Amino acid sequence: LRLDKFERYSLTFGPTPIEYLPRLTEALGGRVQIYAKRDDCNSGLAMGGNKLRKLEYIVPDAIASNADTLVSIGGVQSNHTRMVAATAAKIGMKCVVIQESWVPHEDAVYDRVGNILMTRLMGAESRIVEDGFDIGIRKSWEDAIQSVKDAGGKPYGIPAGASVHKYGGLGYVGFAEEVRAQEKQMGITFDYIIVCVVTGSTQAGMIVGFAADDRAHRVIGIDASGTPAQTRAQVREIVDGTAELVELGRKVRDDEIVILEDYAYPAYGVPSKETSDAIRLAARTEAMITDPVYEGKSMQGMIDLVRKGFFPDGAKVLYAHLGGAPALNGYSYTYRNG
Ligand SMILES: Cc1ncc(COP(=O)(O)O)c(CNC2(C(=O)O)CC2)c1O
Repeated sequence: LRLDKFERYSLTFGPTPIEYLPRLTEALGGRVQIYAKRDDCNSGLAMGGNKLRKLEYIVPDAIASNADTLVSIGGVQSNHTRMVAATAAKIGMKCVVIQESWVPHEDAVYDRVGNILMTRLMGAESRIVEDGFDIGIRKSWEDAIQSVKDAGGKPYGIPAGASVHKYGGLGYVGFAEEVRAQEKQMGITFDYIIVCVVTGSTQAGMIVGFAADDRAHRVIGIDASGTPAQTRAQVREIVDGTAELVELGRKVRDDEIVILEDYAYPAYGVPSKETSDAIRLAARTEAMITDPVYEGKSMQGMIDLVRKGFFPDGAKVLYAHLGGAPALNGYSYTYRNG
């Protein structure tokens, strides 16, 4: 895959570790071997996460455009806007982020801890607006870009999750290349990759990357948006654009895009009992912390799939941990009893 055509601005420590999870494997019956690739531990920038892999391929374009301000968008406890604020601080640009009201929350401190606290500490201008959840291109974001221009700045717009951006899928094509190299070193092959999907370019990049060795359909997306049709359409669009850029050489078929819709309930950003049970199981067997918005739901999906016999005995399953733990601080009331 021609990833080498694209400039990458280093924001991470390099290849992320893959580790076997023996106690979680055991707790789930021992027939399916569970591993994790720790993209939650990928960087020293503000507790890291999947968006930095994407931003590595977007920053060169931002610098080349002579911008002085990164402008992005997410929910109040967005991991993405925290990572855009971190990137701006690191490359010496200003930052404006729109925090839409994506989640009906019960925690009194929800709008001042975790991600938004760090975003503010890093000097970004964080503007909370009343608009609700939507993964698409938003007027609030377009208005923020215009407001930077009106103030004489030079904005560079990054859409939600850095997904609907021409280079949004490249980072996770790199993830697939990295996994292949690690499989060689480890002498093993993963049969499935589990990934949380919301704005789509994480899974889309993986699908293109793993299409190179016919494993695109083994990338199992667990929807956490609660708007699966919109998420699927966005994944499809990003797969096609990214396949073109890296010269995959063929069209990815619809049946190679696997997104499971059964675990996003009751709504985006709202954990179910099963989500919280999954978070506790991973925490108590492996001290691996997942969050109620994103990774807790992909963990819930993986656990349910193992228990339902979705994976053949002996299968090796790679859980992509994409970050997200900081948002837990906005759910302290939910988890006040552990
Ligand atoms: C920890 C974590 N895990 C998975 C995802 C889903 O990734 P995609 O948006 O690329 O599908 C996010 C995204 N978060 C968004 C955010 O605003 O933080 C883009 C929605 C995430 O933060």
